[in-house]
Amino acid sequence: MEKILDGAGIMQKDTTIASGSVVLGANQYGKAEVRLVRIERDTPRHAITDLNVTSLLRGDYADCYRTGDNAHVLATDTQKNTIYAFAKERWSATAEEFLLTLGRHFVGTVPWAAGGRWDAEQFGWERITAGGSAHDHSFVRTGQEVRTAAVTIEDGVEHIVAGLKDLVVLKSTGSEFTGFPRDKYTTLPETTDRILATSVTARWRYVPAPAGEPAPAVDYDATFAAVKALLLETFADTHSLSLQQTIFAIGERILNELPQLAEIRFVMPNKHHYLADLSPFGLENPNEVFIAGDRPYGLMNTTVTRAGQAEAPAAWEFLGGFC
Ligand SMILES: O=c1[nH]c(=O)c2[nH]c(=O)[nH]c2[nH]1
Repeated sequence: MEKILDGAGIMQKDTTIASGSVVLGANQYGKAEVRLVRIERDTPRHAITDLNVTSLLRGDYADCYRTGDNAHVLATDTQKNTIYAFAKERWSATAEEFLLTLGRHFVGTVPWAAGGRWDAEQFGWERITAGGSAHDHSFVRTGQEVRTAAVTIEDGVEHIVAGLKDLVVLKSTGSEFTGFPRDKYTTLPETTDRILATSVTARWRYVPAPAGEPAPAVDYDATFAAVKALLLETFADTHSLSLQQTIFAIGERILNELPQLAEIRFVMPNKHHYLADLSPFGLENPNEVFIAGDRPYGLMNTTVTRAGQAEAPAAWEFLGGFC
């Protein structure tokens, strides 16, 4: 259902502000991709947090779109400055908590902001080992995945969605794909031994507090580590009958082990590996030489939900790729 703004600045459903027959629908605005590196240097052993932060306000902005009146428009430049100032004044160790602080600030102090979305990518760094020990202030980027976090405040509810992307995994056997229907366009042979590879994008939503109450206190770092470990372990240990079955097994395991999560969503391409035909050269190829496919690729968008948890469409709106 479309979201429309009423005169009091509340996101309304089922009402309209029309100009002729044209209506302003869902909208948000702010500053995207504010690159922020925060060093904690209270002791000689420094810590680094490397974020790409986006701040987007939602609320009473119809006049700005319709008449050009900017009286309610907190400049995107101000939103950017607030992010940097808060990194000094109101810093939190995790992206999730820092985004909550930003969201609560904007919703609490900007009269026209009824809600919004604050999200971040987080790039990992680990200490360089030098002289046999982890260095105090020299780091090397970790390459496995990018961590993500998104806070949405809407109708008084604080939604937290954490995640990761670009986590590329492959198993060289333990994967099959058989039993699928065949029609006159089907050429794919059945296989009981293939490579299974994907680049994992996953986002998990925490069980929210009721409207008007702060999000429950959670150890976001520990949950991230647990989700990643369970994901990798289940990918490795599941004998795969399809990528879809593997994805559900991962989601089921994560929700069974982590009660603080309400649901987890995945975007996973099937990164096909085609057996190279070496017969023209008189060579056999028993699953040893593959052509790594680029495109097209299979694509699985999957939601795994804890039964009984209310859906939260606001938490997912505008998060690209998730359905
Ligand atoms: O795991 C898979 N699921 C599919 O739906 C599919 N379709 C296909 O061509 N290969 C595969 N593999």
